Amino acid sequence: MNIAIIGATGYGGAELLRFLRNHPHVRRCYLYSSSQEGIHLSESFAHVGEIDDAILKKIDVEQIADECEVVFFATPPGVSSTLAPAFIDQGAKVIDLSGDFRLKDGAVYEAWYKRQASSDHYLQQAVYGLTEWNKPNIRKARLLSNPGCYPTATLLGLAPIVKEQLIEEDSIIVDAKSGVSGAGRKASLNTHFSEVNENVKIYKVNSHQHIPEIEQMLQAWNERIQPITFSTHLIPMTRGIMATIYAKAKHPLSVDRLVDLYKTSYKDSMFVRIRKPGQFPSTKEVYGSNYCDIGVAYDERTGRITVVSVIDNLVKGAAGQAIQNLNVMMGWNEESGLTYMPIYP
Ligand SMILES: NC(=O)C1=CN([C@@H]2O[C@H](COP(=O)(O)OP(=O)(O)OC[C@H]3O[C@@H](n4cnc5c(N)ncnc54)[C@H](OP(=O)(O)O)[C@@H]3O)[C@@H](O)[C@H]2O)C=CC1
Ligand SMILES: CC(=O)N[C@@H](CCC(=O)OP(=O)(O)O)C(=O)O
Repeated sequence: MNIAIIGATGYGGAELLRFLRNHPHVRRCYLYSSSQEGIHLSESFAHVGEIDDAILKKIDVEQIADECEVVFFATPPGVSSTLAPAFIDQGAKVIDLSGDFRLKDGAVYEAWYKRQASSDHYLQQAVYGLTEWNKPNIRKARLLSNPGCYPTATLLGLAPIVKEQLIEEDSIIVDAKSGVSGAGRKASLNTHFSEVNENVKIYKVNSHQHIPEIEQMLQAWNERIQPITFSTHLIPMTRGIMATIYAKAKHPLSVDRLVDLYKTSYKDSMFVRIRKPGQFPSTKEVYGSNYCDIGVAYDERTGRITVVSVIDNLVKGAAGQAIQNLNVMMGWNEESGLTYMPIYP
């Protein structure tokens, strides 16, 4: 099959290309740019110079829909909401890495993203691609909305205890940290070297656009879940997210019982790995791979559960999960093209 990548000159687009070039069912990746048409991708990423079919093409909806069965968007918010409907209407499948189709209520999108939402018609048909928990719908999707990086780590970490109704519904606190590639390739004041190096910064306090995305899914699993407290920090590394999650247990528990629950919940999920009692994952253990690694603890003194969930923001948090979703949508082996071991150290 032929694939289109719109936004190929960005970090998410480059990761899509890295995996899709080695995907057994992908014949060719066509690459598109809104600002560099006719130029070889090596002008953006010199390390891909040996790929001779990597000339960036102009975004022409008719031509792309003719040539490609699936169109990936790795573009900033506001792009896919404008362009994706035309692809859907022409029969192509769309996988969107941006936040444009994640929130079902357009008014909520406008409040948190401060920009115009897509039309309700497309918001309602978009399928949320948290692969491990939505496969029946993903199989039928024509417009697949890939989850945000923080929501992926947070929701995979919370799913078992929320679904099993083990926690007080108003007690969820998420303390999350991200590497700088999460902010994309474009230079900005907040992400240049001397702002980030040897520094830890909290940002978007109580106003992060991923808060409604996380709450939407948690409330779909358990309608009694109350608004969460969710904080994001920028830390001096390139890739990786760690979400440290706290919630109060409704009844006394043990760490063994929690580990059993998580292992059972993810027994058929090849990309989610659960640590033994007393062990916790670190971001290097998933670097460059599509894994989400999770460790859990229970504090008998406070009655609180701690869940530590790590991913590579560009892989399981973006391009990797998008390809996992492609595999499910096409009925292929879920691991196709994604069997990279983490790079450690
Ligand atoms: N970085 C991450 O860890 C994650 C990112 N995401 C989301 O994925 C999307 C891509 O992120 P990322 O790759 O990091 O971003 P980058 O800033 O690295 O790349 C975005 C690319 O989009 C293209 N673009 C910009 N404006 C337009 C436009 N008007 N029309 C078409 N293309 C445009 C640009 O390429 P050109 O100028 O060549 O067109 C650019 O290279 C974003 O929505 C982001 O929020 C989601 C999860 C994780
Ligand atoms: C480190 C960093 O800045 N991360 C970005 C993640 C952005 C992102 O992925 O945005 P959408 O998922 O909403 O498209 C942020 O916190 O906004």
